[in-house]
Amino acid sequence: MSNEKKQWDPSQLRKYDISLEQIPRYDYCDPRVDEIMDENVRQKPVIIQNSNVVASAKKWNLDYLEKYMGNGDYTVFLSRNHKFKYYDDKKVAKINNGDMGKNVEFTQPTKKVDMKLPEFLKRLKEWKRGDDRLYLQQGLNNTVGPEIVRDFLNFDWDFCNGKQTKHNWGPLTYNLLLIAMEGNVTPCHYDEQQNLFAQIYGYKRCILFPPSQFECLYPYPVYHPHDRQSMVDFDRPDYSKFPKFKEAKGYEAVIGPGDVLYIPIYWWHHIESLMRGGHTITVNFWYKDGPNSSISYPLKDYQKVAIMRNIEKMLQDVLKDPREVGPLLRTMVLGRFT
Ligand SMILES: O=C(O)C(=O)C[C@H](CCCc1ccccc1)C(=O)O
Ligand SMILES: [Zn+2]
Repeated sequence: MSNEKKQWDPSQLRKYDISLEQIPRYDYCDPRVDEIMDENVRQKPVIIQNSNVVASAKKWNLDYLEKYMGNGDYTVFLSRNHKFKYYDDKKVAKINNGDMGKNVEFTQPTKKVDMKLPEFLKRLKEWKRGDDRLYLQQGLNNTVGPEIVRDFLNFDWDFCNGKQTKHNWGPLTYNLLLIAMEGNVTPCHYDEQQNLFAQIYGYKRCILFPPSQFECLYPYPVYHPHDRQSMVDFDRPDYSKFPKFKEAKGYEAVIGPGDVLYIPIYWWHHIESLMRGGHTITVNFWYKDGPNSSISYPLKDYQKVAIMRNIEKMLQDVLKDPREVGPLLRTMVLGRFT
């Protein structure tokens, strides 16, 4: 792409020691989009260009949102650094009321607060080095003003419903509105939902890994509040604790306004708003996975992840103390299944 049209510069990307391949980009009407998304064939990520999925939100700049988002409270995360590592409140509660025994502590890496939009935008504008970073992550619901509801209803739902039907997804569960500061990072994790990730304003760099790389990304134990997140700190990987991270092979893309990134269910993803790129606005579309028509063999990699999760949950429930799960699994496996 010639330079004058380039909207971002590689210096705005954080440096990681990971081997990365580009995620393909196709026009929304290109048949290769559905070929790539097709679960029975490949179910790989793809960037869908020039769709009108969120065209009605092109006008969502901060002034417009301040004017029309209504007076509701929005969920905003505060972080002392650039990372916004998700944690499950319910699992924090279980630890705090001793369900896992006394020797498990958890310190929350970010603070979750309710904030009116004008305050969020004010703090965004007045932010200076040393201040907490902010990240607004709010499900789009009926607390938003009528103009925003209208824009939401004017999303290209035929396109989204078409993908849902064609690829046998389950119901739409959530549309998350994401307003990030430049440089914010959502560390590597996977979700148990299909995801159409629609970029509205600003540029985000996305690094994805297939579910088959479970061994390279070392997810937290299922009982942990950081369940589904990678334990590897991409900024400073501890190769003695996580040696296989060296072998991770990822896919990356920088997406901008009008791009929709398909993040297949169980695919790992790390998302960053480009440094020095201003704030970013995204709306995602999370869909449950479809009913498994029939289990077909060989099992898909993501199905094996689901099986491992179920085994961990069962062992955790019956053993209670998380320190016993590892040793029991080791006893069961070492020397017996070579
Ligand atoms: O759309 C996705 O799946 C993303 O990960 C987008 C990510 C923010 C999501 C935060 C989050 C992670 C896990 C559970 C609930 C909320 C970003 O864009 O920074
Ligand atoms: Zn996610």
